[in-house]
Amino acid sequence: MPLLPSFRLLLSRTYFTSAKKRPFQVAIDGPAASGKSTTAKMVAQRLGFDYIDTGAFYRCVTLAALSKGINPSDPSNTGKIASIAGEAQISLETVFPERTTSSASASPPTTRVYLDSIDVSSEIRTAQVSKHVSATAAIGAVREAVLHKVRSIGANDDFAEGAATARDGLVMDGRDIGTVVLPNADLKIFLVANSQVRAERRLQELIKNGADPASGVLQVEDVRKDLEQRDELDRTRKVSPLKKAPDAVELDTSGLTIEGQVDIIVSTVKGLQSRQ
Ligand SMILES: Nc1ncnc2c1ncn2[C@@H]1O[C@H](COP(=O)(O)OP(=O)(O)O)[C@@H](O)[C@H]1O
Ligand SMILES: Nc1ccn([C@@H]2O[C@H](COP(=O)(O)OP(=O)(O)O)[C@@H](O)[C@H]2O)c(=O)n1
Repeated sequence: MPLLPSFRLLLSRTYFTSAKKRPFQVAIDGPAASGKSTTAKMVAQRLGFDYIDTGAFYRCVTLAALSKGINPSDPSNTGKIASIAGEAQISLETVFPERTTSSASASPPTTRVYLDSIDVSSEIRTAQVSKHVSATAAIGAVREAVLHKVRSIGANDDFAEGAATARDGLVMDGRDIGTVVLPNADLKIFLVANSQVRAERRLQELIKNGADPASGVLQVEDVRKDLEQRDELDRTRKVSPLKKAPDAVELDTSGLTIEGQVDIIVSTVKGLQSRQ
């Protein structure tokens, strides 16, 4: 897959190398269902990097609140949700079934998500959690708690020394990775796709994961509205809103295959690494 002009421009820039070599960081941000986590995991697999899904943290806090009968969308519950975020023990485990350097598809990596040692990988993807997660993520104290947790598992500029991350690099996806979490990332990607395409892809994913399309609830229009509402909340919140970092490169996946978008990012990382 030939590189898009914006990626060629990125590779043509001159980079000044710092004396200290830390693992390579790739930040992937973008709106809901633009392909971030699928792409990030496969890029990590191809490059032997670690992967951290930051959305899973906000989803876990939302699930923990809902399971206690606390509605994250009710502003009077802000303090309670912040306490839940502080106390929640969240961990991620990504299994890379077959580390490969070729673009031929291996089985995709899978991420298991644990909340207080319980596997909640499916529960955090329900429509109920999706409906309230943006309200949870708009609370400043929740964002601080999540930032603290992701930093403690290796997402910081010093993570070469003594941190959990042992691989050659890190791919992290979310909404504020390039702007707040990894502001010095070596490569920042802002992944987009038009909302109809995103809704169709997310609908297929929900059906594949067991949602019943005949139930009448799951119409592509409803999924599209849900994604657009969440994007609007994420873009307009005061703390760490969803936005493209000035030094991020936009990649539109609407007309790409998954392999195609992964190839573009992997080639770009390799190009940048060869200049370091
Ligand atoms: N280029 C693509 N073509 C077809 N499906 C895609 C493409 N990119 C991503 N997908 C699918 O779209 C859905 C949403 O992608 P996902 O990675 O979960 O997005 P995000 O992490 O941004 O919410 C997934 O089912 C994924 O497999
Ligand atoms: N870095 C991040 C990651 C997610 N989030 C929030 O968490 C929600 C769920 O993120 P996600 O990545 O799991 O969502 P999808 O794009 O997969 O649907 C987003 O809609 C944001 O409200 C955030 O605010 N900051």
